[in-house]
Amino acid sequence: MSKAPLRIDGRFRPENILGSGSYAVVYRAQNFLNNDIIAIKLEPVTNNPPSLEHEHHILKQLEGGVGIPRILWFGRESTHYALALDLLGHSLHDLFLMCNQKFRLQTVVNLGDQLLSRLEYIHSHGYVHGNVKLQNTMIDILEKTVYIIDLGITKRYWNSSTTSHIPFHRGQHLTGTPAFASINNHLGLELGRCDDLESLAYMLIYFLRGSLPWLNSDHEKLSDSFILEHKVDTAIADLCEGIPPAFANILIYSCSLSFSEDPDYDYIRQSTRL
Ligand SMILES: Nc1ncnc2c1ncn2[C@@H]1O[C@H](COP(=O)(O)OP(=O)(O)OP(=O)(O)O)[C@@H](O)[C@H]1O
Repeated sequence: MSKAPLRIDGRFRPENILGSGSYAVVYRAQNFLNNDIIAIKLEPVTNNPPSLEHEHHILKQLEGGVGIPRILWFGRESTHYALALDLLGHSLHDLFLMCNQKFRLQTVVNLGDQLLSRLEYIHSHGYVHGNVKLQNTMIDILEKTVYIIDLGITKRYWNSSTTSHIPFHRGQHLTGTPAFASINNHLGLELGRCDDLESLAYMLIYFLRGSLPWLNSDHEKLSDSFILEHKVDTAIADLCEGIPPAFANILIYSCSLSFSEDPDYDYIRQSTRL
């Protein structure tokens, strides 16, 4: 990616890189007018298709929701689009590694409860996140709140002009990371709310098991087709062996939902309250 601007909107100075993804780089930055430390996401204006403007648009719709990153500024600065956000803590990916890939059952139940509420909120606005994974969930330790980030590929499932479900169609490429992707996502099918819930189920099972049968220690490098094959071949009973049956139930329930069916979030919530 081309060099970050030295100053953005005359007040934000990017410092070190916090993380990067397929289309943007996120910097820690200082607002030297008031010394606040914030996060700033930069995308070159040459990216095709551009994603940051879309992400800004979605965040505006979801503004004010618990665990939704707060927008401080959005605009263009020379060769980049920039989205300034509140600085968040660690991702669940980093936190899980720091805890030697072991979370207590009560921690997993709490994370599941919070993430389910985030997804319910996003879905209630007519959107599917489409890229639910550990790296896209961040913790604010002081608030004890889980945030869901990276809404760059978030899409409408609900057509607000016709108030109908957007028709189901084939032929898309996998969006997001294969490790936690739903089987529909691997197959290139249109994503619905059930797919976000299936990804959440894989995440919670991963937290309890410390691994997934289709991953190795270098799992980011495994191919989509390798992961799909192993995901399809793994029986849910084997995947969930040794963990409370509630988590197998969440996965079974998510996979049983049709594209246009309204998920029963309370049913999922109740089943994890052990
Ligand atoms: N508000 C924030 N505060 C602190 N760190 C952040 C913040 N937003 C993002 N990050 C860090 O930057 C990383 C990349 O961010 P993000 O996922 O938004 O980028 P991306 O290019 O959209 O990634 P992807 O390839 O997954 O689509 C995150 O995993 C996280 O570590």
